[in-house]
Amino acid sequence: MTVPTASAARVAPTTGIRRTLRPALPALAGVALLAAPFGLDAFAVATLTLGLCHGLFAYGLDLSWGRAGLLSVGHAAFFGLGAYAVALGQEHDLPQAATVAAAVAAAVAIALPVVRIGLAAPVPDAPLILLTIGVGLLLQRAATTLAPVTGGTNGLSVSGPDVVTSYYVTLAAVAAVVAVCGVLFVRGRFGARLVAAAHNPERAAQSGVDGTRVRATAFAASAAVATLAGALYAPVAGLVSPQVFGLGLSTSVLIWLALGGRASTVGPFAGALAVTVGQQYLGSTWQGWYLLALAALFLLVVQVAPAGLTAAPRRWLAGPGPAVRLPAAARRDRSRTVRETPAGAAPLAVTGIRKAFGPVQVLAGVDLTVEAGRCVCLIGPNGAGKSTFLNVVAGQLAPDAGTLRLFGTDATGLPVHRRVGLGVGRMFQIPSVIAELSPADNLRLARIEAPQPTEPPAEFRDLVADGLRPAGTLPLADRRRLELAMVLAAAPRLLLLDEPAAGLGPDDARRLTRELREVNRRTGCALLVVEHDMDIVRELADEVVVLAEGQVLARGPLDTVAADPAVRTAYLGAH
Ligand SMILES: Nc1ncnc2c1ncn2[C@@H]1O[C@H](COP(=O)(O)OP(=O)(O)OP(=O)(O)O)[C@@H](O)[C@H]1O
Repeated sequence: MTVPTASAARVAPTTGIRRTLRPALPALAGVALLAAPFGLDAFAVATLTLGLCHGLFAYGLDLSWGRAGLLSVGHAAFFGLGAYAVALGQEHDLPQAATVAAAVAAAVAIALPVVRIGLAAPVPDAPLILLTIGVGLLLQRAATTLAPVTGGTNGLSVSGPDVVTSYYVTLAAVAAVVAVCGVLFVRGRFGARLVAAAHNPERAAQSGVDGTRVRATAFAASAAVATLAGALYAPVAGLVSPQVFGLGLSTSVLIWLALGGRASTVGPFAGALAVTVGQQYLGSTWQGWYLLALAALFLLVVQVAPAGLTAAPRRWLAGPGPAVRLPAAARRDRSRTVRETPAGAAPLAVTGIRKAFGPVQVLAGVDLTVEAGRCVCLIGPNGAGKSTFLNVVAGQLAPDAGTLRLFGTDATGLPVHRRVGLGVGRMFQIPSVIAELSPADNLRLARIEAPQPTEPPAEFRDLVADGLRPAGTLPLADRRRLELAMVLAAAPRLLLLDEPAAGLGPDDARRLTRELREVNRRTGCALLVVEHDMDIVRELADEVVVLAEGQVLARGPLDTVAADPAVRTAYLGAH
């Protein structure tokens, strides 16, 4: 039996009208955009031209905010780079294509370190917001200060296009090409990785995805498109001044995107076009009232339709199923291969692992080996450092000292996704699945990234039957089983589990324990399980390791360690 794909699960209930409209609508929108200037007056065409520039800018921002989940509040920095490149190019009689290409390269060169620094933080949102604001303000200051080159606060004038209609058509064609490239960019395996990394970086990494690289690439692409939009905008505006880098424009583009709808092709263009056209036609008559009405509309949309105004029709077109989906075109990564293990190498061998949080020495020199095919339960009093140790083994925490070998390879400094590539699987205390995706899409992601994907065992197949509800709405026990099925799809050789039965009722806990034992027996995968429940430990453990005060206190069969006076003292002392 093969796993039903998410696309198969959602195509079935789709009606004929949706099937017809889905490919027809983008084509119709393209034709309408290209035909628009031929029936409109010059002012309307100029307004649409400006709206398209803004739309392209919002589309660029969407690659970062909508697709990669990275909020930039200073994206006008990149837009401004493009605009100044054209202005300076004209000023110095340089070939325009070359100056725009140089601006795009500069934008990428700025974007990559900025996003890397942001993503290095445990929670990247705030650092990235501050960094992007900083870059915008810095460039604005530079444009103001370097007056001999940039014209200072007066800026530089840019000669506009002679034929309004032909510039509009050129711009629409560029926007269409960028949109098609963007669709190709996000629809394959890269798109699948982006969806996973944006919605659950932890599970994405545990599925073998290098989330930092994928999100950084999307951010850099986003900066490049914003720069291109700025370059196309300069001749329309006729003047480029330091304001183009400012927070006003950076927040405007966020509003256009939020109104239109994120993570889509149509949303950014629709939001930007609607606000720009409204501004041009109503702004002069309504004056301040227009901005007030726009602010009220924005607040209303945030409350009533947080996914944006195009979200409802887009969802209807897509048919039943979760709003977030893995791209149907994403195929398995065949470049991934199973790493050879040196003969006799233990799945896990750590020596002298130390980890402190500030003044608290949590791990104080842990030595531990887990042999192939063994099930080792790690027990110990509360706060003994068990979860910290598991995080160090998985790669989520870097140890302060000590060495860690996985299957004979020194993995002490390897990131999470590289450890997964060596054969490590991980389950969390709170099941970590990609809540927005269907269970079938979750499993598909795991199989796309697996070097040698395996079919889920029969006991997990009920999970993929329902492709229409997001995995986050499953009961806890099913989310736990889905997480296990995802991990097993990659055929791990060492599975790390942190209190796998936490929160489950006795029946579900027994079922899960049975499944784990069965996995260990059938595949030979070694298990390292942090557990408090002694019934589960008795059922699972070939061997028990007791951790106390950051060190291994005892190891052996459960009854032996339970009778150890030092272990009893450690437990009693902890309560
Ligand atoms: N990120 C962190 N920052 C600061 N302190 C931390 C961090 N993570 C864990 N600790 C501290 O490290 C100590 C060990 O925590 P850990 O969760 O590893 O223990 P544990 O043995 O798993 O406990 P439990 O059985 O209660 O889950 C605790 O005092 C905890 O407060």
